[in-house]
Amino acid sequence: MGKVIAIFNQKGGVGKTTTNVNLSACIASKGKKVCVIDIDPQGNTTSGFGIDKASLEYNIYDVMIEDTDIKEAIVKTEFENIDLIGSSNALAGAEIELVAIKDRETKLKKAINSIRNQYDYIFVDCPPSLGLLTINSLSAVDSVLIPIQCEYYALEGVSQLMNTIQLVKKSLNPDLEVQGVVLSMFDGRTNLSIQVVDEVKNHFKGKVYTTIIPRNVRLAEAPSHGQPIIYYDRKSKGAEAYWDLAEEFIYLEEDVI
Ligand SMILES: Nc1ncnc2c1ncn2[C@@H]1O[C@H](COP(=O)(O)OP(=O)(O)OP(=O)(O)O)[C@@H](O)[C@H]1O
Ligand SMILES: [Mg+2]
Repeated sequence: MGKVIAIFNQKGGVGKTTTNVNLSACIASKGKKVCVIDIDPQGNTTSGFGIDKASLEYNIYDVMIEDTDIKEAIVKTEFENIDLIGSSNALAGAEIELVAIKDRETKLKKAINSIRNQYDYIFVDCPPSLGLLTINSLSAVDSVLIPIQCEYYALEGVSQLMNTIQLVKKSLNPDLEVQGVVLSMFDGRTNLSIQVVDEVKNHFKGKVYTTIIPRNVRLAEAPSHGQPIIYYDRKSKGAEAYWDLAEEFIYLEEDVI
């Protein structure tokens, strides 16, 4: 049975999609079978893997709103061990359409459960909001991986984020856990970045990964080439960091006695 993990922070632009694309690619390259699901209407995870969302026959919107079998929406990426279920522009309207649907909070959960046994890990990239798409994601997953950007307002919104996780735990998904916190876009030249690392570590205690993702221009370039960083520039600092993060992730997941 695969583990299902949401990459979530309702704050925009903190590195959710970059972490989703690159961590999943590194984990897959280490031999794990991975599926990535893009429930963000922006579709950045979909394009980050070089897939044009307009070219997809079926996508996650069809699965959640039209009851298309999720297996029909799985596409192979050109990268080792990674399948993808893509986003659609139509997802922007799904927040409203879901309101009228029975079991509106658990549409994604039912679908994902039917493919769990095909993968070691399934990662869900969330939109920067607390709407029904995000609630569906938090209901469907085993754990939440939270990227936090090393900037001044890093912890702003974190209490709201944790409240949302608690609410979902109480009502829809009692076993939901925090997988870990990833510090992203670290700039070692600034005291601010260093300060934020301390603050976040204090706040989340043992949940913060030792590996910190640096600000690295190659990470920002890779999506426009439709490639995860380990394929775009294997030797970049960004690739090294996500490779280390994948190692740490798998170690904590699998090797702890
Ligand atoms: N470590 C990094 N170094 C340099 N640029 C980065 C890094 N991480 C992310 N970026 C860039 O910052 C921007 C925001 O990152 P990303 O899209 O991953 O955030 P997000 O949380 O998914 O955003 P949204 O909330 O809009 O979905 C993107 O342009 C991305 O390329
Ligand atoms: Mg994103």
